[in-house]
Amino acid sequence: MIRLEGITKSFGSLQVLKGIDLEINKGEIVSIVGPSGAGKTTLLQIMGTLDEPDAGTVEFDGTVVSWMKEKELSAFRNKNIGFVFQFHQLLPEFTALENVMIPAFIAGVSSKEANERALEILEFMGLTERASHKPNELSGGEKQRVAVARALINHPAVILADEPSGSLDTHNKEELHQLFFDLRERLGQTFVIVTHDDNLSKITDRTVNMVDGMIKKV
Ligand SMILES: Nc1ncnc2c1ncn2[C@@H]1O[C@H](COP(=O)(O)OP(=O)(O)OP(=O)(O)O)[C@@H](O)[C@H]1O
Repeated sequence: MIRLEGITKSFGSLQVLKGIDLEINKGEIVSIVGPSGAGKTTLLQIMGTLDEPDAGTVEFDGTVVSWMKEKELSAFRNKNIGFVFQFHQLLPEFTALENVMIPAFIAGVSSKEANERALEILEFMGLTERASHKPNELSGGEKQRVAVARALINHPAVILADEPSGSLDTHNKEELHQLFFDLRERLGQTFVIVTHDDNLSKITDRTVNMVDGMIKKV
């Protein structure tokens, strides 16, 4: 479903990615692990079309995204890729429900449908009672689950998560990890997750090991 071929990327004289070939299949939960500075976040950003490679191609279901113009690309990204970051990045002045609805608005979905979709996802996550709360009225675990709900609202082909449980305690970590598997079970959702958490990488379908800008063959 996602195919990266020959991806290289440098920042100034520092070559961060040195020729990455990687395929992600539909419904897979893949973890990306490796030491700090190995290039994991850079790779995820390129996979998510938030950054451009110096060379190589990123393909989603046969569509090469590097050929798209910026406007077309942001519409494609909004529709096809959900993002979850270490710090939830919810907008503080909006409620949980509104935060979840925002990407649907951007995609041109009617407010009625956006509202229905958001309520349904929040219900699935056991967050109905929290829908009208603002981020500062939610626990860390709840905020991350709202961030996952927001990532899901446009039924993306893939969710890319960068250290999604990095700021959570053990209990909330486990709950969030379980949620990824529940969403795969229920929706066939595909996930690519950068993580330093061995407990998570142990249970994912596949672990991509990055070392010094390359994928380590095991
Ligand atoms: N925009 C940028 N400009 C310059 N250097 C950058 C930029 N983004 C990343 N780097 C450098 O690229 C290297 C790889 O960074 P990256 O964030 O991809 O690593 P990582 O494997 O995700 O690390 P961590 O596990 O610490 O998050 C690092 O040396 C980093 O300092």
